[in-house]
Amino acid sequence: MHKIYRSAPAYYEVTKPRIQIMLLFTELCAMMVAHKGLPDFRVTCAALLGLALSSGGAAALNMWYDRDIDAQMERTQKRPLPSGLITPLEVLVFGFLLISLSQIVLFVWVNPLTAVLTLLGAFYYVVIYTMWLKRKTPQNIVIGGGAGAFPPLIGWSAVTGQIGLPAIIMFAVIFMWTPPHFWSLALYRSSDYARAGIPMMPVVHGARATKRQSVLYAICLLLTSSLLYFTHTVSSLYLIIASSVGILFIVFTVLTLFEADTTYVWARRTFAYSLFYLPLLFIFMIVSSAI
Ligand code: HEM
Ligand SMILES: CC(C)=CCC/C(C)=C/CC/C(C)=C/COP(=O)(O)OP(=O)(O)O
Repeated sequence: MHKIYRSAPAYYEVTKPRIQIMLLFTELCAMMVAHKGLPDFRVTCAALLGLALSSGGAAALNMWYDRDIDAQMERTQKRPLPSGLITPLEVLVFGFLLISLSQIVLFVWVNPLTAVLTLLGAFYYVVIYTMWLKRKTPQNIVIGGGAGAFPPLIGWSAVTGQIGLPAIIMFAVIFMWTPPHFWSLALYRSSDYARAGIPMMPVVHGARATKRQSVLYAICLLLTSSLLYFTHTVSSLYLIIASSVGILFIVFTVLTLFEADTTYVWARRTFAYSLFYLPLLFIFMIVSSAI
């Protein structure tokens, strides 16, 4: 018992808590847009808890599988497994336990579709992204990034019992957002990935190709985010905000394209902006769906 208490921060860390906040936030926004306000308190809490348990469990399984490469990268070598704070077996059991608990919560207090979608999201992240694509292809995060786009589908189904078109558009928004989000960071972390032998885009195709593709995804993101307006779920306020922040995202990726490959000032700014862009866009989905 004493050991578990001492290891609690390590268990918390393997759930990738900071990324979870964004996943839960996009789920909550989808629930509020679907309901046009605050949905039933019990369903909201259960859906948030279910996703937190499942994505936390999936992140733990990702940490379990990636413990060899995490030990080789500067950014990840202080994580609980490379540091030896907890054992691989403990993390493996913890991951499966969280995902199982999530299934119970969602089946009992939400609905079967939400439980199945959440399990699919975890499977996508752990098996398709982590175990299959991450070490094989520079398209790893394009295809695998779809895992992180599940929360709006999960939130929408928790409230309505089905997958609506607006939720599919929200899924597509996160899908298009992921490449410029990650590649801007990968540009200035590429030596880390090269050392660990991970075929991230800048390592395999170089900085220029990565930057060019980021611009293309940022343009697709602007177009995808605008689509929500045409589902009559949100007002024109959303269209104005989505276009403004979307154009700004394109500007950031273009400035990154034109900066020298020795300095990554704009790449760092683009990464920071990506973390500001997504919550802002989702907040305006709620605001403009309620007015
Ligand atoms: C395959 C897709 C993705 C990859 C490879 C990826 C990778 C990363 C990396 C390497 C960081 C930096 C962490 C650090 O500096 O230690 C990061 C930060 C972050 N990512 Fe992503 N990400 C992906 C998708 C997502 C998605 C879908 C979300 C949520 C919607 C998300 C939310 C965040 C947040 C909130 C942070 C900042 C918190 C932090 O630095 O720990 N990411 N991401
Ligand atoms: C149930 C459900 C929707 C689960 C989603 C799980 C999840 C945590 C998705 C986010 C995607 C993500 C943060 C990838 C990080 O990639 P990485 O593992 O390559 O990053 P790292 O190098 O920091 O470990």
